[in-house]
Amino acid sequence: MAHKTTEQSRALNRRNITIQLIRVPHSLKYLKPPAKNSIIQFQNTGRSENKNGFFTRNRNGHHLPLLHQARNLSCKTTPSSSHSKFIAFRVPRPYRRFTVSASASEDSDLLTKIPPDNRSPATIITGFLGSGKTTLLNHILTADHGKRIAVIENELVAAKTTGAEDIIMLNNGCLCCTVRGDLVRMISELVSKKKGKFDHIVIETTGLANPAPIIQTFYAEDAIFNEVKLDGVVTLVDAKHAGFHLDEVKPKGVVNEAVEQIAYADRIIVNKTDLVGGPQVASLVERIKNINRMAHMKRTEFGKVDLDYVLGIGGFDLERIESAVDAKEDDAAHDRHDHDHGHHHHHHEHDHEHEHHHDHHSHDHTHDPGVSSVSIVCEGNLDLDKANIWLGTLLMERCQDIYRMKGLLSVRGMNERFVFQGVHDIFQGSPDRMWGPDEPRVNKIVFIGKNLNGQELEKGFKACLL
Ligand SMILES: Nc1nc2c(ncn2[C@@H]2O[C@H](COP(=O)(O)OP(=O)(O)OP(=O)(O)O)[C@@H](O)[C@H]2O)c(=O)[nH]1
Repeated sequence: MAHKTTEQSRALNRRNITIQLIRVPHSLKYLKPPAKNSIIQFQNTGRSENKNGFFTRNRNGHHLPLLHQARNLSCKTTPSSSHSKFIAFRVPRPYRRFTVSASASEDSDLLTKIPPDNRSPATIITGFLGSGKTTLLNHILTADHGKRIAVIENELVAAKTTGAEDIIMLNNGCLCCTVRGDLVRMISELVSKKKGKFDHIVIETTGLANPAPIIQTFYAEDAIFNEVKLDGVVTLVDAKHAGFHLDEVKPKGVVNEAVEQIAYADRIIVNKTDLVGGPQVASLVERIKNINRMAHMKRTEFGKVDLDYVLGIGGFDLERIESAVDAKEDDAAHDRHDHDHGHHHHHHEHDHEHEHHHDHHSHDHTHDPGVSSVSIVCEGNLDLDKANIWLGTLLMERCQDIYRMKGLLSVRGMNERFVFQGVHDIFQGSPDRMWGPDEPRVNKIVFIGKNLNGQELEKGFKACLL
């Protein structure tokens, strides 16, 4: 049986918080709220080795529902322990965001505090081979912004870069797979030895890197999470050659890196526009939007962008969710606008003009046809319990396919908007600012992922509305 400490119980009783720990044996179960005003519905699969459990657990080891009424929570889904525990609680009053937990109240042992954000920001620059990553990096390093930048990059490109405070080379292969441990070690070393000597970390990946494991490193490793904050993923796209890379047919189970790099991006820089005509760029831009409608996009030559476009993005910040769910292309006419309802499902597959030399319908190869964005925009109030179950189930069943998601929700009984963001099985959510008195309570969610079924997602979501 699961335990709670006497101190915790006392603290919670004093604060009138309902708390209940329940052990759930190795089975998948939904739990009814154990007491009035409690929030509980999460379970796990009992598989300790994988990360598919769909409860969330805060960094103090307490399990939380995905949608909750406490601020300052930063949850990630974690492998279950052999004894699954659930905590249901309602926190009676809001907490300030980004405060230091040490100075917090007795509740601090229950809640996860996002570390104070004097953490060093880190930006990942990715993009296919030759797309202009180093050119952008050199632009960043030579621009007059007064920031001291530490760079982590691959050995091959290190020689090309000048002007960084520190350059650390990962020379053991592709950043995404073989050297994740190295990345952790290097960031840790950077932070422990050079803290205070740099303002921003920039990580340049190889052209063949899948950004997901790199992103996950910032959440999975406590040593990193506590010191470094992932600021954003910037993806360079080669205007001339990207089409070919996006079309490339990969063996089954092998990802198309060009598609993945676009899918995970917060900022997309369509570079080398001097080498192609306007219509070709426009068609590429459309194609990119179909993969990732959350990212902001710019067209450039030689990576020349304002620095604040690539540094200080806040792509994983909960308080900036709104701009992401309303993302639009910054420098080009855009055909998208807010809708009152409905979903938009964009497959990048075959709505563009290019020659295919393969069988679209073959299942022997992966063409990543299903990497797309789905957005749901819908007015109304959500039933908290239903929404928790829906989102939790979705994460549990589809977290491999859901690359990124962001949302802004209106929950019945909550005066604040609930915002969340996720990367595969990592989930962060928190109440945000109050809804305005006359503000329409519009829910907005964007999913980017593989094989997303827009109708199904919308149906599931709408079933949670009151
Ligand atoms: N014409 C043109 N050339 C560019 C542009 N941006 C970069 N280049 C050139 O393209 C080549 C590749 O640029 P890099 O910045 O090295 O690209 P990268 O993504 O770092 O390349 P890898 O590290 O090999 O993946 C270099 O010769 C750049 O000078 C651009 O906008 N237009």
